[in-house]
Amino acid sequence: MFHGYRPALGDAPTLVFANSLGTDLRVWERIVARLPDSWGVLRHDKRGHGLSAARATLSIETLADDVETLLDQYRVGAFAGVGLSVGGLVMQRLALRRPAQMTHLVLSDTAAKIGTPEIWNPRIETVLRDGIAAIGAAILERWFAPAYRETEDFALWQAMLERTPAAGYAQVCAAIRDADYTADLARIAQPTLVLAGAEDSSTPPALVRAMAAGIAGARFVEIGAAGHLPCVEQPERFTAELLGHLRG
Ligand SMILES: O=C(O)CCC(=O)CC(=O)O
Repeated sequence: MFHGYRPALGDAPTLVFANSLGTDLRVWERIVARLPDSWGVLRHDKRGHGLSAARATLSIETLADDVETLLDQYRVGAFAGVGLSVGGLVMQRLALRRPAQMTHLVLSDTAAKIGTPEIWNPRIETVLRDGIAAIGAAILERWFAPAYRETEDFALWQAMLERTPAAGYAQVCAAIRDADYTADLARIAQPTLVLAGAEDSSTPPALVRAMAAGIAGARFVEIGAAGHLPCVEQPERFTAELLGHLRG
């Protein structure tokens, strides 16, 4: 599995990131660039995305297994989990699987249950039949606020999305469709920051806020002028919230 690891220096924190559907580890580039150099960072391309090959069976649980394998491979100690959308589902699992090791949780533009079979099944069918580019424009409208779609930057993320292998994308759609962690939210005990792009129409702020309400003590913050990927559109604000959460 393709990944990147930078160990923390001394007792600086380590951040473990998990990406969204149709993105790879570069979605965190603008956040990592703003972190103190001493902080540890573990990022990866989930299965079927970026440079990571798909696997025969895939679920949110197996995606969480992959992160645990990396944590153990590098003997990572305490870490903060940062998950975006489907990556947020993965981090909700890790919060419960590694309660002592995960010190803080940051969930961006995600929920305990994302979408319904009525949304996911036609999307899977279309992508497998026609490729991602066939629905690329609709996805990108949900990802980015209108002003950002006029910038040169926009083409970079379009390329990332449309280069995602259709089979890998479809597998992750099915994994999201089959996950519902609503009943587990109350068991999350880490201090939790929940971020939502104000213009996100993939996981709208009301849905993200409802998840936050289920996690004891979670702080909900809406980020203006951002859609589904505030880490791309508003990296300064995203990083400021992240640093504030970790530094208490
Ligand atoms: O981004 C994700 O991980 C899943 C939510 C989604 O459907 C994003 C999109 O609208 O393509």
